[in-house]
Amino acid sequence: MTGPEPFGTRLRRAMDTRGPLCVGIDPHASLLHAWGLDDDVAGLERFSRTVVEALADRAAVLKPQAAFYERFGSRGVAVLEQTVAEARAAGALVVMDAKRGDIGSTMDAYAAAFLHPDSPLFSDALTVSPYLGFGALDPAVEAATAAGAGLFVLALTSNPEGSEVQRAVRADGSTVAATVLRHLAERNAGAAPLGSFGAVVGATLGDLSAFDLAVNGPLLAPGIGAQGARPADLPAVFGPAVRNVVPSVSRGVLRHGPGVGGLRDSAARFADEVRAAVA
Ligand SMILES: O=c1ccn([C@@H]2O[C@H](COP(=O)(O)O)[C@@H](O)[C@H]2O)c(=O)[nH]1
Repeated sequence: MTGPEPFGTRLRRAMDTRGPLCVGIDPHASLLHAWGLDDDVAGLERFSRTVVEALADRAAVLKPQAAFYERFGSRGVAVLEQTVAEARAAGALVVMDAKRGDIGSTMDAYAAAFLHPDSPLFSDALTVSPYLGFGALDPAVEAATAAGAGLFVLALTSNPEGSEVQRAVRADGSTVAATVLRHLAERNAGAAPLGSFGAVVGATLGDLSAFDLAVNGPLLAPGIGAQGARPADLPAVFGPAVRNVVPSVSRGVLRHGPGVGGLRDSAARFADEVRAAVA
């Protein structure tokens, strides 16, 4: 049976050739100002185009944060569409960080928005929230599979507040996060070289040996840079699963703009630190 090449396969190849670093595109108002740009749609567009020009031909993954575009309404979303298309055309995989999650029938519409190849917001992968039940994500799983796209499901987020939900213990004694990870392992069973259904697991969380991170899928690890985690922390946090980690940094790189060279140098430094830590 032929079909689009699965996201997990494309991601593994990108990680092997470009290194695993993901750079987030987070156009905070404070960053626009620091770059000498106005906090408006023109500033948003210039910021996004600069990041894409600097990094889309070398980073494995770019991760636009949808919230920073949506705050400008339809014109911001148009910039997001353009950013996704230009980043993909330049060779980066795009993970849309929109953290969608709803009842199945509405999830179907979110999947149409982000995971249908004809959509202007079509992305290589989408971040999703499993807190309406993992099964409610099935429409997104199906759409992603059909399109050769992927999902990153929130499991253990990088923020300290996440633990009250994610480490809560269920009636069967397992934690909520462990349940999410188990569902992912089931979805990725038999996939090679890597499944397309990943987890979001913060790099800030310290030792995670209590969790089975062997989901045969990628682990998107935000929290490096501005939130305090360092690439050198990755082996201690992820253990043997570190091979499947996609470390993610946004402000830590973006604060080195507006020059293309500054962004490239910063991303290269993080990439070198990741390589040294994971080797
Ligand atoms: O657990 C999570 C999930 C997502 N994020 C997102 O990643 C970036 C982090 O930005 P930094 O500037 O590197 O702190 C941001 O878009 C978050 O929404 C996360 O931080 N933690």
